[in-house]
Amino acid sequence: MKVGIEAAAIYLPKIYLSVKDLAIKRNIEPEKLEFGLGLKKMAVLDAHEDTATLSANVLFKLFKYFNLNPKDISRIYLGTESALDAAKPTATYAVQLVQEVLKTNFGENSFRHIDVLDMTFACVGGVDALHNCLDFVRVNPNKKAIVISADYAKYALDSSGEYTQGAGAVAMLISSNPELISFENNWGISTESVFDFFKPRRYREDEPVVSAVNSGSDQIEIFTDEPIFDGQYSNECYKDRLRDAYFDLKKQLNSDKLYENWKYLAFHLPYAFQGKRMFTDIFALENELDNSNENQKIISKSDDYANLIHEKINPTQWASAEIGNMYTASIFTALLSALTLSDENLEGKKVGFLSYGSGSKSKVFEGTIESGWKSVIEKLNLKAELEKRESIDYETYENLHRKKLKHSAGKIHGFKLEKIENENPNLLGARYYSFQQ
Ligand SMILES: CC(=O)CC(=O)SCCNC(=O)CCNC(=O)[C@H](O)C(C)(C)COP(=O)(O)OP(=O)(O)OC[C@H]1O[C@@H](n2cnc3c(N)ncnc32)[C@H](O)[C@@H]1OP(=O)(O)O
Repeated sequence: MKVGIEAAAIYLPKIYLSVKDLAIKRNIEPEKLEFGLGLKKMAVLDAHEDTATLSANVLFKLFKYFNLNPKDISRIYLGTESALDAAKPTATYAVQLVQEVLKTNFGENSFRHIDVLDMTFACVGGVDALHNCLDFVRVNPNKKAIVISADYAKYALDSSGEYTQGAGAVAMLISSNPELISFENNWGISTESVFDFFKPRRYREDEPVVSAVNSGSDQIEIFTDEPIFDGQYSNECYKDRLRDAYFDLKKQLNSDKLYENWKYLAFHLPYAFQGKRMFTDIFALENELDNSNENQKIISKSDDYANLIHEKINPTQWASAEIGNMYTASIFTALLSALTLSDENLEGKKVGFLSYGSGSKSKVFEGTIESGWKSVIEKLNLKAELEKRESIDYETYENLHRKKLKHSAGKIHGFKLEKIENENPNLLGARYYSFQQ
């Protein structure tokens, strides 16, 4: 029996900042960001958006484009590291919002018997939700699950993470009828507790911020969505975990050069060029070359490595350059990116997935593209989703970043954050939304 992704949808914020505009403001050479890291545009979360609207919008699209019925869905798991609450899952917001809009089609409480949950492990939380739901379908082949990966990557202004920011969400229907891609049940795994990038609870009572939705009233931001991180160390951790998980999978599969079996390498992409910059290590070891840092630099400029990038990695980076870091959704967007660009017959081709979550864990696994992939890709239409967006100027971006913008910068379409309760003590912090077609 095959299990995997039957259908998928992607949702992106409707505004972006040109990375070149940001580079100029920050006195960084634009060429470094475009040709060194592969960055072109940065998706920006608008004033009316949060993780619940990203998740609800992508879930709604999945239901609409693929005519799904909530009665056929047993669980909806959300992988995110931008949760709105430490107790109430953000998935409950998303499911409730979609249920409200779909109640005319399916009746009140049509989602009542669905198991709803958030899963958090930095950027690998979406892969964890997928892993879990694949196992669930293997045990219950007649049941279906939905995995949502939704995040916004926000870093301190003028930090080395700022130009890698982004946002977006991917939703996937997991079943025993995988039209898009099926997954083998072998998982290379590597875990180690490190402090490369994390979001501890912090109190910032010295810095009141005015919320865009409760204009006029000062709020104290208690949890911040900006991580504590050490960029170069996080790259070392990424490399270490990927190497360890990759060779764990290779051992299980008893394979020769494992990556050679893969048509594409879909990495977790914190920025577009991360995969190709980090894979020199595994490439060296697979080809029995010296993997010292100096030699990896030489390998990165070799013809053999350039061919590998051209064939197996470039197509997976294209969407990331247009969006930026989507944390949990980045690895799935890498897959959608390659499939969107392809006009070959991909049925039966294998894809290698190299995921990473700070803190830290990597899961490396493989999938096989299935016969219905083209029709799923046409329905989710990534190119149209990218083209629907408008650019914003630097000042608008900075006001949004500082939470000082009291109106939406772009068009409002779908779910909209209306209010965060700040008076009723029993509901302090509760969020309320509306829907616009
Ligand atoms: C956060 C997650 O999502 C989880 C993870 O994956 S953790 C691993 C990634 N970490 C992060 O994303 C944390 C946030 N990001 C950062 O801190 C930083 O953006 C970063 C560490 C990722 C990059 O750091 P940086 O100092 O800006 O860039 P640096 O590592 O020096 O690389 C710049 C590249 O541009 C190249 N470059 C510089 N100037 C150039 C120019 N004018 N023209 C062309 N290329 C240029 C450099 O040669 C270098 O490329 P190579 O090493 O491949 O040759």
